[in-house]
Amino acid sequence: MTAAAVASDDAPVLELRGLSAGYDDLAVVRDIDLQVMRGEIVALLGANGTGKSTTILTAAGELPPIGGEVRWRGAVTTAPLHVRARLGMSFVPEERSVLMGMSVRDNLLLGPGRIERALELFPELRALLATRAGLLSGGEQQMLSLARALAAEPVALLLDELSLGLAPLVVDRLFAALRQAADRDGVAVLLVEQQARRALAVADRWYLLRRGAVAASGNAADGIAAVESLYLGDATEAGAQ
Ligand SMILES: Nc1ncnc2c1ncn2[C@@H]1O[C@H](COP(=O)(O)OP(=O)(O)OP(=O)(O)O)[C@@H](O)[C@H]1O
Repeated sequence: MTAAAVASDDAPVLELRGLSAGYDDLAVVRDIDLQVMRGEIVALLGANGTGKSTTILTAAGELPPIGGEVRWRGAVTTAPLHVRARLGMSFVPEERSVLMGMSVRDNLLLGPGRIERALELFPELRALLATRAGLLSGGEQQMLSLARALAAEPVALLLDELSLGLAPLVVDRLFAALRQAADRDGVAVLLVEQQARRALAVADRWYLLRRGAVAASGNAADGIAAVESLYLGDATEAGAQ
């Protein structure tokens, strides 16, 4: 039976159960329980090196779990990312994923979704269609990545540090598109972010990782202050400002 055949609308779209993950059998995250429901934006927060990328890479099928389970729409999956992508999972990795030598138009044409859908979501890209992606600003490149991912009309969208190095106004624009995708199209969004305050402005719920484990979780509304004090504690431990 395929994962799609047992998909259930009541189940979380994406769930991690007791997940341990890492590199060469050495776990850097342990016993992670996390759920993302349809139409929900969930932020995975934490200081540098706490295991956020490792967790999302494993959720996306880029790394195999060392222990525990990744569940997709109610069924355990061990499929690699390209198979998960066919079932509706889109992953935007931390490193810029656009093809720098190709035009914006060709980047969009190579994506799994319709180019017109991408341009509806981000009309700003229309004037840049003939421009080589490598010549775009960082914000425009991330807009292109997100446009390509959302044009595929995914069931779930996983994003690793979408906001890294971008100006606040650009981040607001990208996050507004995420909110719209969740609210209007029911996309389940898992967002890895270092900027807790910014992420909590768009997220419905959050999980905070500390030293490879979930230290706390909650609704975005019930505790920006709590998250920030936990988070800043971690950042101080890690030597950040
Ligand atoms: N390819 C790898 N091989 C071995 N260890 C790795 C690899 N990638 C990351 N690690 C280690 O795993 C731990 C968690 O790293 P990870 O990148 O998941 O954290 P993070 O919370 O995403 O950090 P950041 O916010 O800095 O990106 C770190 O100790 C890191 O050095």
